[in-house]
Amino acid sequence: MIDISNLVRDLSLVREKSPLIHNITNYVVMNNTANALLSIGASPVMAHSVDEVAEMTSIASALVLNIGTLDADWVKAMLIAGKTAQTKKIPVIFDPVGAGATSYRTKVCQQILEECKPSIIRGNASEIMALVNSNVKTKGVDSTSSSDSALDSAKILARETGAVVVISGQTDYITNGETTETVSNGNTLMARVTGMGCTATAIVAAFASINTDMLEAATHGMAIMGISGELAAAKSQGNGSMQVHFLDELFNLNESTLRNTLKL
Ligand SMILES: Nc1ncnc2c1ncn2[C@@H]1O[C@H](COP(=O)(O)OP(=O)(O)O)[C@@H](O)[C@H]1O
Ligand SMILES: Cc1ncsc1CCOP(=O)(O)O
Ligand SMILES: [Mg+2]
Repeated sequence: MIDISNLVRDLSLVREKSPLIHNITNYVVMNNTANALLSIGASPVMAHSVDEVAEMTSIASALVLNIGTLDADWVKAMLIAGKTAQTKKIPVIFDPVGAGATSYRTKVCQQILEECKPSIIRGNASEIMALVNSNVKTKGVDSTSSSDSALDSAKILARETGAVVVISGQTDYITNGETTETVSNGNTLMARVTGMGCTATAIVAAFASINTDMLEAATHGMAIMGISGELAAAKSQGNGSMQVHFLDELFNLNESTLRNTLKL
């Protein structure tokens, strides 16, 4: 269960330290993700060339690996960056976008799990189930199942990999295989904005960069997402204004908003 004082403390720490978050992420969401990290007080950099990823990861406080628009060169870059992160002892946060939609994605996910040893894996229900069972086929990048239905898979994945696993959805589940936290904030409009899941992964990375307890860090990241999304949806007419309101809510979060809005 989240101790709300720790959530407030970690938000302040992100704002104070402004950690550099190295993102190897997809073309669709680069801008949203960078802006969300800036809103929370972190410092984003997007870099995916094999010629520079090792150097970039070396100066970062967390690494995001997101396979949304992967190709062979990007995969090489992700593996180099992931190994550098292990050497430098910074957390790797993995987003298996579209796992289960194609056999290529599923294969690359297994390679990243084995070679990059992510500290946290954040996906929607379909993606988390596909990582555990290669027979699970997903439609694309959006989930076709509820987060509740992926909880058993998430626990298995956490035990197999040693990572904290986050399933996003109506209820967010965050598990290390033994202990499971939940966050019930959020709004259905969030799933209608592309890149919200990728943003969740990056925000989780910002919290993992300043808190060595990965279960707590991932829970804090998902709580901040859900609270900002819920407040933004209340002011939005559709998914266009939602994007702008979401960034503003992230930017303006304060202790009383967190205390009044958090639902576990
Ligand atoms: N039905 C819902 N109700 C409340 N929040 C939701 C809902 N669906 C998604 N979210 C929130 O939207 C964000 C993105 O999650 P999700 O849509 O599952 O990721 P993805 O974009 O990777 O499929 C998360 O913070 C999640 O909590
Ligand atoms: C639509 C799309 N296609 C490839 S990556 C991507 C973005 C997916 O982002 P999210 O999973 O956060 O909605
Ligand atoms: Mg996603």
